[in-house]
Amino acid sequence: MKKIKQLVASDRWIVPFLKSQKSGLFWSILLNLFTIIAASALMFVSGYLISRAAQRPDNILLIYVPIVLTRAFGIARPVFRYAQRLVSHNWVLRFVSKSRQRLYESVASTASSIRGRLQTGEVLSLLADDLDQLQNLYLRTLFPLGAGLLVYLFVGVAVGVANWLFMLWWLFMLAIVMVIVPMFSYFANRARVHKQKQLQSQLYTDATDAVLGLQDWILSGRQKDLVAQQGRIMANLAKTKHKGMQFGWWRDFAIQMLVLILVITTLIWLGGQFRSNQMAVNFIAAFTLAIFPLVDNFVAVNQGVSEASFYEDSIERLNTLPVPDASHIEPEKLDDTTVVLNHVTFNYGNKKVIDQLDLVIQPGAKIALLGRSGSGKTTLLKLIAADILPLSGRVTIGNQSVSKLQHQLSQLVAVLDQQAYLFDTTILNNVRMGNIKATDEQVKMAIKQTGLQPLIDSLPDGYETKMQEAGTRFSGGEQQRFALARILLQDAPIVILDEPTVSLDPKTEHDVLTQIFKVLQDRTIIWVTHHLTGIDYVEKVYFLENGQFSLADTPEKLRKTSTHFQQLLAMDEFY
Ligand SMILES: Nc1ncnc2c1ncn2[C@@H]1O[C@H](COP(=O)(O)OP(=O)(O)OP(=O)(O)O)[C@@H](O)[C@H]1O
Repeated sequence: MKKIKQLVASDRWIVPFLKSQKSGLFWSILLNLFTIIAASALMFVSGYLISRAAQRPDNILLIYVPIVLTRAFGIARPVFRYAQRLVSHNWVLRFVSKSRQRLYESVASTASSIRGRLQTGEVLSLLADDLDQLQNLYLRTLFPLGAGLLVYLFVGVAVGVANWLFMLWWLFMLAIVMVIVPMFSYFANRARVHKQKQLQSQLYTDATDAVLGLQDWILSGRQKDLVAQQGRIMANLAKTKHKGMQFGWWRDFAIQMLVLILVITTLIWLGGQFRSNQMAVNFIAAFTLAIFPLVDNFVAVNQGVSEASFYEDSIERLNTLPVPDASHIEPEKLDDTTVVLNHVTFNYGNKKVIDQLDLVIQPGAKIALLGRSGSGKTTLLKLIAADILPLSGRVTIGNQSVSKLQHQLSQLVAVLDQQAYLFDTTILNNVRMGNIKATDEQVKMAIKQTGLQPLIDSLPDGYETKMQEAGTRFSGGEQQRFALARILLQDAPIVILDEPTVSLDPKTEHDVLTQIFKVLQDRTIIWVTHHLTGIDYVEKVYFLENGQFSLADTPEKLRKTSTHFQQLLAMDEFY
């Protein structure tokens, strides 16, 4: 209970929406109540009609009026139900559409850093699963619960008019059905629901991981192991779901038994009323039958409440996401694009990766970052791109902290990494991703600058050629050139190159690097590399070791003074 209170207090997804959409909620609950009343009234009039029709009527109206009422309630019930469905689904669809938009905005606002915190499968699970759960929170829990409470009050008053002692008995039985049983099933079901959610989330995460690494599973001939691994989670999930369904069956059975007790006691009480001549015999069947439609509502309330733990997890996960910034103010253009790292320290857990590091990169400078594998080069790039934040010290661009430049970082920093992603759409569309406002002519010019014109001319569909999934239609070198064309269009003054030519043969590597440094000559380039091919394009080389720069000089000087640099050059020439 404490946890639910905390959740409600800190919630940014459910409570604000409930507050802003009160009228829809009100109408949905009210129409739900009308549906239940119409269903009960239908049974009541039918019961009366059946028993009255068995007697000889003194007046035909005694039969005719109930027939008309049966028709009226028979029509009213589906009409109310239909209207309630329309209102509640409209309400819920609005919620889902707004929440999806918020979720995308939230994920997009920290697109790169979110990957550091969540796996792809988890993001999918958030998008696909958690919002669906919240949709059910309204449809299966809040709406029936609201209507259930109204029924409770309504029935209480209605029975109270006849006999207050019997009203107490009714309220007692209804309290068991609508409060005690739901509370019990909530707590009894909690651990199972939690497990089911965990398995569901694991299924998403593992399935996404498996799809991303499918080629390696196949190459290692372990397809069967993959199927078995996924199968185990699915079997476990199915078992948990089955147990949940069994639990639900027993719970519904218990509710029906309780209702049966209510029906029998009502019959006995009505029988007593009849003997003392206070009640017409025809009303015995009428009152008794009117109880049955209430069962649907009791079951719905119980089902919803016992599933409430599903929503707890979903709300908790959604609330851990960053708040998307609602303001759409165009960021100011930075005149100064000097990158400064001032006494920057960064740890992964207890492991110090960057240690009190200082670095100044002037606008238009070209630098290379070298260092053995795991020395922290990528971490340094992530700090500059604000994907991660330093433990201490400051990373600034133009004297402004990069964490505060989130909204304009894509205009300031472009990244070309080992494998740029190309989508299964035309060449023009793929390159235009760098700047969605670019004209066809600008896109074609960028492609031309990267030396791809001969390739385009050789394709029957030219710029309209589809790239196939992940750009597999083209070679590694061609793919990197297309990615470079994107960066040209993006027009960011700082370009990060994270081993962009690592998978290319030496000749292509040399050609692509020459092209990169040629077309990006007026931009700042921060280049992470293990190879020294093209090293003379940079003005300064930094060696990262133990979180600090162990060497920092021009390639020319390092050639003469650093044996380490000479060894690397020799190795490169050897390969
Ligand atoms: N998300 C993470 N969680 C924990 N440790 C990490 C994480 N990312 C990187 N590390 C660790 O931090 C250290 C630096 O990693 P980083 O990727 O920056 O090295 P690198 O110099 O770029 O390596 P490489 O040249 O192999 O790409 C490594 O020891 C790595 O294991």
